[in-house]
Formats: sequence, C-alpha cells, structure tokens
Amino acid sequence: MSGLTISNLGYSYGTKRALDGVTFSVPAGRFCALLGPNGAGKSTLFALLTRLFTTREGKITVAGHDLARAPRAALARIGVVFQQPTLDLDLTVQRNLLYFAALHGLSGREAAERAEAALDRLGMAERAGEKARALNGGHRRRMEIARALIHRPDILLLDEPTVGLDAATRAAITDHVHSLAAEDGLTVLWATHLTDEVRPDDQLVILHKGRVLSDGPAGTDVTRRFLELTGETA
Ligand SMILES: Nc1ncnc2c1ncn2[C@@H]1O[C@H](COP(=O)(O)OP(=O)(O)OP(=O)(O)O)[C@@H](O)[C@H]1O
Repeated sequence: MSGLTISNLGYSYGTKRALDGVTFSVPAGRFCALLGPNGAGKSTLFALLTRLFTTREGKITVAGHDLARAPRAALARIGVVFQQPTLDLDLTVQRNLLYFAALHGLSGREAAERAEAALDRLGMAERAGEKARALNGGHRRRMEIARALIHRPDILLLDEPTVGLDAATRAAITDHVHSLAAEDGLTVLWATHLTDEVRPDDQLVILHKGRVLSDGPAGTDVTRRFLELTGETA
C-alpha cells in the first residue's frame, strides 16, 4: 500500500484539544483535499505527518511504513510544501533544487539530472541560473513543488499552498498538482480552506475543530455541504 493511512490520531496543546480521533486513508494515486476553516487542525496534522510533532495517540502509516516505528523509511516517501515559502531567495533556481537533492543523499550527476528534468517539466529550464528572488509568486511555488518531488516520493503533502497568490495563479497551481496525481500516480494531501480548490473527483475530508466530519468523493456543491456540516463558510 503506497498511500497514506491515519488512524485515531489525537493531539493537544496543553488543555487545548487540536485533533481528536482523526481517521482517514488516502489511496495511492488519489488527490485528497483536506478542507477546514482556520483553526480546524490542518497545520497540526501536517506537523504530525512530518514528525515536527509526535503523539502517542493514534497511528500514521506512509507507503506501508509506520511513521513512529520506522520514521526514516516513512519520511523518505514524503514530499512536503509548507504554508510559508522556504526557497532560499539568494540562491539560483538550480542551486535551490540541488541543495534539496543533497539533503536527500543525491549528488553529482543524478542530482543535476533530476534538477534539470524538474525545470524542464515546469518550462523553466532557461531560468536555472537566475536567483529565486527574480521569480514571481507562482513560479516560486512551482519550484517548491518540484523541489518537494526531487527524491521521488510517493506522497506529496501541501499545507495551503496557494496562500498569497492571485486567483489565476492559484487555479494554475491547483491544476498542476491535480495533474501530478492523475498522470504520475502521486498520492496528494492538499490542505485548504477554499472550496473552489476542490474538484468533483477528489476525495474530500472535512476537518472541523479537530474532528473529521466527512470523508468521501467531493462531488459538486462542496460549499453548501461544508456550510451544512460546520455552520461556517469556507
Ligand atoms: N501552540 C499552540 N498552543 C495552543 N493552541 C494552539 C497552538 N497551535 C495551534 N493551536 C490551536 O489548535 C487548533 C488547531 O490549530 P491549527 O493551526 O492546526 O489549525 P489550522 O487548521 O492549520 O488553522 P490555520 O489555517 O489558521 O493554521 C486551533 O484551535 C489553534 O488555536
């Protein structure tokens, strides 16, 4: 099983319960939208999935590896795009990719080939030598996505990856990541509070106040369903 399984996950900040009995699975090659308003617990869940935080409550399995028992094997199968941009703006586009490749133990020709392939795919090959600072917001985000995939993970986690982008760029990035699931078989967990980023064919998990309220095909009319379940607009 190369997907993601989350069972009965719980986490508290002191007395504040942030996640409670969170259970859902994302099958291999599926795009799963994790929809929740601010404070639903999405960032806490991502912190647990990437082992920034640990918990004794529940279990996470990544591509068949138990994250608590085999963290190195599990984390090697994950690529992450965090909410806050993390490119080094003073390094070139290519160096940003090579640096990340090195963190994953790739170097020399293999790393250079993967960086080149990633830039080709984004249509950015001619910008390899430019500083990341020269890129617009959309290109920076695409670079971060390419960088998260440089070690060829099975699962891509994105925490509100379109924050701060204009509507057209947001739509293009959302399309791009949907195509990574549909065409490349990548398993995607996409956290968002925006219903227009969810497609009818997606798996939709609605998280609210630390609990999963619904899990299934998104279908149409996500906004109405979200309002009915949570009493909030997204
Ligand atoms: N360090 C902390 N100490 C106490 N409570 C916290 C802390 N971090 C988060 N929380 C609370 O835990 C709950 C879940 O927060 P979390 O940041 O995971 O939600 P989120 O869905 O990612 O929201 P956002 O989009 O605003 O980041 C919220 O009620 C939040 O106020």
